Amino acid sequence: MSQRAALLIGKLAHAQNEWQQCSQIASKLHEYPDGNREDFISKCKNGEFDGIYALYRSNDSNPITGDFNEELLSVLPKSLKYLCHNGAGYNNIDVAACTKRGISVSSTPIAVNDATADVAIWLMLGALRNIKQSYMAVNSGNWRGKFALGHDPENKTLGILGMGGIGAAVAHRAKAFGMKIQYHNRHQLPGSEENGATYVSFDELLKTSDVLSLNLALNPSTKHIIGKEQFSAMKDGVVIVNTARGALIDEAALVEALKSGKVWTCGLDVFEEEPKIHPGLLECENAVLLPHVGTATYETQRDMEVLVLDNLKSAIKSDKLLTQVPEQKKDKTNL
Ligand SMILES: O=CC(=O)O
Repeated sequence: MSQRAALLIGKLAHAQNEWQQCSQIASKLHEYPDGNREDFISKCKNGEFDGIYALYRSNDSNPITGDFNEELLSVLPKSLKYLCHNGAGYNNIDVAACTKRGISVSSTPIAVNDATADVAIWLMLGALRNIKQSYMAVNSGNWRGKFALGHDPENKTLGILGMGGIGAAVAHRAKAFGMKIQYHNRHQLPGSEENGATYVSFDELLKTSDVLSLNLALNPSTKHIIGKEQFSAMKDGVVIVNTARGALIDEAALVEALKSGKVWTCGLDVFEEEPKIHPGLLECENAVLLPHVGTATYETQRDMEVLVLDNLKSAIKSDKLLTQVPEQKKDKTNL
């Protein structure tokens, strides 16, 4: 095997053995478990990582290096050809700049679908049933507190914005609750992949959904895709669920819509400026909030780490990524 070294940025919680096995195919294994952007950049400039062909990074290691933007890409060793990312979302990687620099990028779709969809359903049911009020009341010794009735999911229309892997897993689960499913993507899916969901325009989705679930990627064109104007187009009393990325929604506009009653309630796992949460959401007595834990199960975390390492091994061995990001593939995503 030619000189093809690998670099692990951050730590692995579940797949240490699989990483060590990479030494059978990589010429050398480098590790950068902790540090900061300045230090990482200086090590790159000093040639410490010269010869690396593929690297492992993650949303969790992003605080160590900061975003993989043009600045960082310009100091990475010229030998680097593959960036194997742990995370379904990769808005902290400038994919266009990677493409220009000849670096192929992979992410972890599929592995995240079920766990994230479980959380979306949990948030939806929690929001529909006013769970926050009951939960807070009983845990503070006030039994039901200021009790209010909730809503059944049955016969409600669930609108899915972004029918990719996670959106489809949400739809599959929601059907079991008797919901009608409609969705919007930039392009309609082939009938065989719709599984009974109805394709509607973006405007129709906003106008006719009782619950709106966001399941699309964050990029410059989807930032604040839901804001003041979109909230005003929605049904009165709509429920918003977001397990994708906080910045898809203009959070200040959401708080206004909650205050006015336009949005009845919401279930959010993601926020615009994590870990900061808009005070208006914390004050909202029926907004169900989670601290970005969509994929936080042993099984899913392990599957994600293993998938990243499978990509890395495949890149080193045969110059192929298993789950390359859609922007770099010919058959681009329609989300
Ligand atoms: O948010 C989680 C992920 O991007 O995998």
